[in-house]
Amino acid sequence: MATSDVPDTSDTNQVPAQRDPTPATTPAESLEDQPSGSAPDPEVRATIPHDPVLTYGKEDDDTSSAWRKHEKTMERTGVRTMVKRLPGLLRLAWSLAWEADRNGLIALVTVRVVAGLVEAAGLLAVAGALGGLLTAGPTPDRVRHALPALALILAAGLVRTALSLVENLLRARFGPRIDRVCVVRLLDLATTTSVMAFDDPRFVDDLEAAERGAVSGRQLVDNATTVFTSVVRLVAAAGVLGVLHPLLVPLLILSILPDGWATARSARLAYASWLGRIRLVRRQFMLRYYMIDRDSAAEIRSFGLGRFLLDEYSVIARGNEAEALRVGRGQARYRLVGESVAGLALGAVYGTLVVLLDTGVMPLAAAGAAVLAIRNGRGALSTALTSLNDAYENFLYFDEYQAWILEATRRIPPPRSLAAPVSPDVIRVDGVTYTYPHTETTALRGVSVELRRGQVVAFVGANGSGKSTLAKVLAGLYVPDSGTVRWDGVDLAGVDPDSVRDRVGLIPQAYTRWPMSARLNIAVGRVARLATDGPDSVIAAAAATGADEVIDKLPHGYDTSLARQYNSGHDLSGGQWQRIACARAVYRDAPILIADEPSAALDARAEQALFDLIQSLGKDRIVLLITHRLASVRTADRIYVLDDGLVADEGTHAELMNRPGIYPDLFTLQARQFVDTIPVD
Ligand SMILES: Nc1ncnc2c1ncn2[C@@H]1O[C@H](COP(=O)(O)OP(=O)(O)OP(=O)(O)O)[C@@H](O)[C@H]1O
Repeated sequence: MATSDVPDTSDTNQVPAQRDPTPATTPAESLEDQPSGSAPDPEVRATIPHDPVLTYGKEDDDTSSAWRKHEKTMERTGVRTMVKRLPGLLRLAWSLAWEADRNGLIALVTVRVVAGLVEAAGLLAVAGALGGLLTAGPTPDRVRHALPALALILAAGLVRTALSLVENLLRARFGPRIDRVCVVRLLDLATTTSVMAFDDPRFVDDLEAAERGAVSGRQLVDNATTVFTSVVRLVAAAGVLGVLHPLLVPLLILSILPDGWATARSARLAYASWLGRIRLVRRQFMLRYYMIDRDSAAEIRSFGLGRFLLDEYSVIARGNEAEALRVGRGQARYRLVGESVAGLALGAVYGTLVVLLDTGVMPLAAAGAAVLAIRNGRGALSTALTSLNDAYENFLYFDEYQAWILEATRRIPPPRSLAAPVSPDVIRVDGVTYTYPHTETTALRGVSVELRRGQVVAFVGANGSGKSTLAKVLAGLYVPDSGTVRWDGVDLAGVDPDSVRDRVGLIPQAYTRWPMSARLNIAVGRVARLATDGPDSVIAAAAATGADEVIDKLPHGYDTSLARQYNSGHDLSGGQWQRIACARAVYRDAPILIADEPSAALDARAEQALFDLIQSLGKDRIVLLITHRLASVRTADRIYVLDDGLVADEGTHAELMNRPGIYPDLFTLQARQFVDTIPVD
């Protein structure tokens, strides 16, 4: 499995904890905690020191390097930058929530504003009740006097409880909706943007980050709405204090600033730590993934790799533990300073209250309500600051998502009104060059080939000579850097890309083993046919490629699940899967068939049957066959020999064998392997 298949969990929400620990632990230390019964192999440790370059390879000094991504992001987390980007953050959260569920958003904002007003009313009622209770006179009279205010306090409490229930319900409805909106947008683009984008490692890397960012949208909205609620509560508390005595408002704000400072510093410390160790976190997840992956299980055991991988994992994990401790200590220091200063400030607030009471400026009842308002206000501001920090952090991830969305949108091939010829007679490729993104070597260097309907054309040549690349160019999947691809004289550069793909049936070298039913694994060739032609339409395609023999032996036939990783799923052998991949292309029933190494895993009989099928399909189609089995291309109508991105030779088998070149050399080499071993009577 390619590295890109490893789910990137580096950006998980276990943020933030630790700083890049270029681990101080030695391999020997890291083995201390190994489970008993799996004694470390001393030889492995002796020969493989913990050396990142040796293990993971040299890194380019470039932010696109898979392990280094995000390291520069810290520049974006300065307090000034945070303040500057705040309005954008709130706008983004608002528009996201608006798109996901505008009625829900309106309801949520209303509920939160009403809750703030009710809180303010409750606080004023406290002042009223205390005023009633603290007036002179007999107790029953005072209680009677305070009764309306007490009833209001009770009612405010009940309304706030009801509102918080409604708020929770609204948030439960919001979260999944925002997730859906964000993830669906990402998946839609991931499946429609140009396939060439996936050859660009930066794009793929950014996609991983964007995936993480997609689920931050929900948290971002949640944080932003919590900030909003806290601000409403804070305004309510400040309003009440302002009514009681204007001096109390600035004092309240002063008393919460130290806490705010400590929260911001702590979050920044943790975030910096997380950014610093991101490459190690990525390696850690990669190691974990391969250690539990089904595909690597046999290799890990037969090569005795388990100990090495486990040790590598432990070294990183131990570094992370040390870093978590360092961050924890730093945060405790910030908290200590913040809370000490906040304590002093709070003392000043209460001191002022005492002075106001003492001088008779404020009655005792009002002072009681002020204490309550100060407590509520402090709680609200501290929640607002924490949520603001979380919101900013989620905003950074969401920023990655937004950036990828823009990039993927930019890479969508523009729609065109001109459709490709429905069943072309000739495909002509002229002087095509193609270079993969961010690579030095040109995969195709001025290639010209011609394919005609009713013919089977073969591409042969050494590994890496450009066969698959050329096939993708003539199928319209890759847009050449220069040169033209014409179908019946129509340049594909001006044609609707969907219409081009519609005419091509592809058996790719690396096909997908869909974890779905056997039936669907064939129907994916043209899934819309299932609806028009019915579920049994796959049977003919299966029979044509021998996939029916495989499926007939499965417990539920075509309805057997081929999701081996799940309960009751069945797996197939490599050759059995290949028959299914071939059946897909037959089911597609397209006028152009491209078979790229379609028989690599097939047994001799199945291979012969497949080449016979390809020949027969070639009678009324354009068929391109790419294979290293040269015996199978002898009957091809035309053979192109590719070498290092160029067409080195072309002709029929007989023509090519009659002149010196790569083809006769390769053919003779292969043929000799058989001839020498055939017993001679
Ligand atoms: N996704 C990619 N990104 C970058 N370079 C690539 C990519 N795919 C192929 N190449 C490079 O392009 C060149 C041509 O590759 P291509 O796959 O077309 O060769 P091929 O003739 O089909 O090889 P094989 O017989 O091994 O399948 C090679 O040098 C290869 O390294």
